[in-house]
Amino acid sequence: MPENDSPTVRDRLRGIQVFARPLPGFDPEGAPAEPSALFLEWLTEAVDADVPDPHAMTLSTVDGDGNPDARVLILKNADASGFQFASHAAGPKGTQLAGAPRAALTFYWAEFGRQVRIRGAVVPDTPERSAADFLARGATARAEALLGRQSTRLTDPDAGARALRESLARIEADPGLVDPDWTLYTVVPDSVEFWQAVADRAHVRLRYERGADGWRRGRLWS
Ligand SMILES: Cc1cc2nc3c(=O)[nH]c(=O)nc-3n(C[C@H](O)[C@H](O)[C@H](O)COP(=O)(O)O)c2cc1C
Repeated sequence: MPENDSPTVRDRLRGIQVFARPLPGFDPEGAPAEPSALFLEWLTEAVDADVPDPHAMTLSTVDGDGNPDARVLILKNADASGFQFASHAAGPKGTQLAGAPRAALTFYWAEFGRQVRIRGAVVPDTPERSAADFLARGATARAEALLGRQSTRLTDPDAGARALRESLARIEADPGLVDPDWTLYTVVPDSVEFWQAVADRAHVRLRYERGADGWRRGRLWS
């Protein structure tokens, strides 16, 4: 960017203090053997502290040309077997995952200065569990999914509103209606990194990596 571009923005950004609040400590020596246990600890602390949207995470994928793509999604579940999200298999992220079934997930809980980075293979769940996730969604969310148009161009918002009303009417007439393309995906992690900000900037990082005999973990330079 040229030197004289947006100096006000640059000055304002430089003036923002980062991590200028009380932050929790993190002792990697006391970390559990399984990354899912530490993840659930950190997630629970964020939920209990009323962090806004603590289950929102960035899902990064790669398209057929090798271009990265990323968007925020809601975490549906997490345990030792993986991290789950749900979406339409026919949309961009579903198509990308069908071609390159690996992804990264990134969480950031600003109030705690904590980031978690997860990488791994992505596996679609069974049609039964995907259907159960679909049916647990609100009516409007189900109606939108049934339209199957997410991320396509909306040229006529009125026609879009009409289509949504019609889709809602279908659901009212048949409350058990399931979109067969709705898919619950599991990211099976092979690497999980925990990052804790420290006000003096000697941030603490701990990365777990899955080996043939289980999880290994080690500190990283910050
Ligand atoms: C907080 C938040 C939560 C979201 N949750 C979901 C979700 O669970 N599933 C989903 O498909 N899109 C969700 N979205 C919308 C996605 O970010 C994205 O716009 C949409 O999935 C289309 O992505 P794609 O074109 O890459 O497939 C969410 C957006 C935000 C900001």
